[in-house]
Amino acid sequence: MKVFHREFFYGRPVSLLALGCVVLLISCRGRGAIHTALTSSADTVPVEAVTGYDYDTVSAIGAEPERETGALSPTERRLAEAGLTEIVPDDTAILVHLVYATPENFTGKVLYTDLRRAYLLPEAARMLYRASECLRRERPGLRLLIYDAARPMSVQREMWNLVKGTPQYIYVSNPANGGGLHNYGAAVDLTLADGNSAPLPMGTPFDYFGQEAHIDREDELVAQGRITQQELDNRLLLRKVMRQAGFRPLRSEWWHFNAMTRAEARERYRAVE
Ligand SMILES: C[C@@H](N)C(=O)N[C@H](C)C(=O)O
Ligand SMILES: [Zn+2]
Repeated sequence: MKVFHREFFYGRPVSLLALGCVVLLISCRGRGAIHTALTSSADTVPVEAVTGYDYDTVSAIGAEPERETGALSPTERRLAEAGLTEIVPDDTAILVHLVYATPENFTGKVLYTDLRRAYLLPEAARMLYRASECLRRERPGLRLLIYDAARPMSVQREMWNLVKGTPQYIYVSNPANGGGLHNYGAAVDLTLADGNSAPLPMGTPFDYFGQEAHIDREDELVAQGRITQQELDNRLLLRKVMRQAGFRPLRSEWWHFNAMTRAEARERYRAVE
C-alpha cells in the first residue's frame, strides 16, 4: 500500500481523494482478457524428475528470506537504478517471500544471493497495488503474497540451463530469445494468503511444472479430483482481482501474471542483467 499512498493520496485535496476512490471503484470492476503465452502440450513429467526437487517436503512459505533494511544490495541497487519500484511489504495488504532467495524452489539452489526485495516496473507496481485494493474490497482479511517479481537475466540463464532439453522447458523463458517478462519487471508470481500469512490452497505448489497448474482446463481437473472446487475458487479469486487491475494470466501457471505483452516490454524497456 505504501507506494500507492505516496503516489495517489499524500498531500492531495479531499476532492482529488474522492475522485481517486471513484476511479478505483471503477477499475475494481474492470475486466481483463486471458492471453496465453505458452502453447505447448500439457503432458509433462513432474519437475522433481529433472531437478530432485520434492514438493512434498517443503512448505510454500518455508525458510524466510530476510528483507534487509537500510542499504540496498548491489543487485537491488541495479534494479532500482534501472527504474524499477520496490513492492514494499505491508502486513495488512501485500506480503513478500521471494522463493528464489531460498533453496526451496525447483532448482534447489539459492538463486537470489543478494536480492531480498521485490521490484517491478512502476506501472506494474501501480497495477499490483490496485489488485491489492480490489482484493481488500472483495475479501477483506486476505492479502497478496508475492513469490517473485523482477528477475535478473543471469538468474533466468541458470533456470533455463536446468530445464533446456527436458519437458519442463516450456515453463521457463529462453534467455536466448530475450527472456520473459520477469526480466523486465513486468511479471509477478503470487498467491493469496490468509490473515496469518498462510497461503491459500491452490491445487499445486508454486512452480509445479505440470497440468494441474494450468488454468485452461480447471473444470476437468476438478471433475477428475486432481484439484478441489475450493482450490479452483481460490485461483478464480486471485485471477479476478489481478485481471481487474489489468494483469493477464499465463495459461500454464496459475501464479504468474503479466502486466503487458513481451512485444510491449521489448519496445519500451530493457531487460535487467
Ligand atoms: C520459472 C517460472 N516461475 C517462470 O517464471 N516462468 C516464466 C514463464 C519465465 O521464465 O518467464
Ligand atoms: Zn512467473
